[in-house]
Amino acid sequence: MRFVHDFFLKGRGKGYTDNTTATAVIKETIVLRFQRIRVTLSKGYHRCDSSRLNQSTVFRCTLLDKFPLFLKSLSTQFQSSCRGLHHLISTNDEALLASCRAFIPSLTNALHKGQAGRIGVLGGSEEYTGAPYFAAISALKVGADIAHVFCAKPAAAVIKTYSPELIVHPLLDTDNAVDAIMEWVPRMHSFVIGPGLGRDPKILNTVGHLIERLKEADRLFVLDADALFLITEKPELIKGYPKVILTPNSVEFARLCTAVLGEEVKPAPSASAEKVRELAIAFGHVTILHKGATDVASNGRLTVCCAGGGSNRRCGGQGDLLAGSLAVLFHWATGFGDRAAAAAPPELLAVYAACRLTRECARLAYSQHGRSTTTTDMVRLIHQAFSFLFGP
Ligand SMILES: NC(=O)C1=CN([C@@H]2O[C@H](COP(=O)(O)OP(=O)(O)OC[C@H]3O[C@@H](n4cnc5c(N)ncnc54)[C@H](OP(=O)(O)O)[C@@H]3O)[C@@H](O)[C@H]2O)[C@@H](O)CC1
Ligand SMILES: Nc1ncnc2c1ncn2[C@@H]1O[C@H](COP(=O)(O)OP(=O)(O)OP(=O)(O)O)[C@@H](O)[C@H]1O
Repeated sequence: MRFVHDFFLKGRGKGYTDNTTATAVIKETIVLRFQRIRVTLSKGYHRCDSSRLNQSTVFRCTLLDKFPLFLKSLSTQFQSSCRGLHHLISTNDEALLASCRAFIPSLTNALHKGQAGRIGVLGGSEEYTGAPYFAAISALKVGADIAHVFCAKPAAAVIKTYSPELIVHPLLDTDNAVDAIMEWVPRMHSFVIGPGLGRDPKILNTVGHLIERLKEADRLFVLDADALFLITEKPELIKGYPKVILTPNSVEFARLCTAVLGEEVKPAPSASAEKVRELAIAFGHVTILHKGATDVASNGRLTVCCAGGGSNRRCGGQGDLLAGSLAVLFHWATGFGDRAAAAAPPELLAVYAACRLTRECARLAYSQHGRSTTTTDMVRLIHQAFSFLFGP
């Protein structure tokens, strides 16, 4: 099977003062290093529409075949040998979508209950019961078989009344919460931690211990909302862990930048791709998704932008829908499909698929409900959006 990958390479700094020289230098470097890869560099771009990339020259390239090999080779050594050429930004929606479709498991009668995904949501407090519900129900609607919610006691009965599909454990505020929740962990494929968690120090302390234990158990997890508040206090909890994805909104992203980069970053609807990448590197190549008008995700080596669909309605809960969907897609992207042929590593493909899905739900819901759109309307449209993007 042959893939054509369009992507953007960003060159910056000395030696790249004009496009012709820069193009020649980049082309020569890549071709010398990767002789078996055919690279065609087309004309230089000063701007990329989907994100703020205008700080330096961006080149549009087309790479035929062997893209994963190329990606793998983007080591520090390669980057330094290319001097300013160090930032790979993929914007080829078709290649990314094709790779996402490839990891979605087919529904056959060979599967037994649970194999398509057992997802755990850690969140839910007396104040916030909607957020964990949106995350868990979205995981089921995307295609997980089982969703468990581990919440504080006052939230449990409320969440159960929203849906009989959810398995709800009133454990988070108990004294033996860590051990009691860890008993369920071997059965789970991935977790979302944070929606509706609140900021009670005792609960955040429990969640900190759980994160440590989930890492020991080598689990996949997504950190959102109040779990990101915990990470601003204790960034070392997840530094260098490859199986976590952070999904900050612009305010949460700014807080993380202050905590980890020591920089004040003004919250903005569209992130600087460079800043997302910088933060991902500072976390030890952890994957970070900055949600916004354009969703921008990076693991420090590759940055992916998602700008299609969406709506101008900013009702609460859309991030919860995204986080719940992402937990399932993360499990699928790491467990199914042919990784060698994929256009990006599994964590970035999962993020891209979750962003596309959320934005398509928002677009569809807004076209039907306009200003009245709520996250419940979006959840109802997950199937339609999913089928449109990824097939049945
Ligand atoms: N139905 C439910 O149960 C739901 C529960 N939820 C749960 O609520 C909990 C707290 O989450 P949170 O995001 O409201 O709190 P936090 O980060 O302190 O923000 C505080 C202030 O920051 C600002 N601000 C926020 N976002 C911004 C943006 N993108 N761009 C710009 N500004 C932005 C804004 O400031 P303001 O506009 O008021 O000046 C906001 O008031 C958490 O557990 C979450 O999961 C939600 O999931 C929704 C559905
Ligand atoms: N300014 C914007 N313009 C268009 N779409 C946006 C904008 N901001 C966010 N979105 C969309 O909403 C999704 C969720 O982002 P949002 O910033 O609402 O998350 P959140 O604040 O964590 O959500 P929640 O209300 O669940 O806590 C994004 O992935 C994106 O699709």
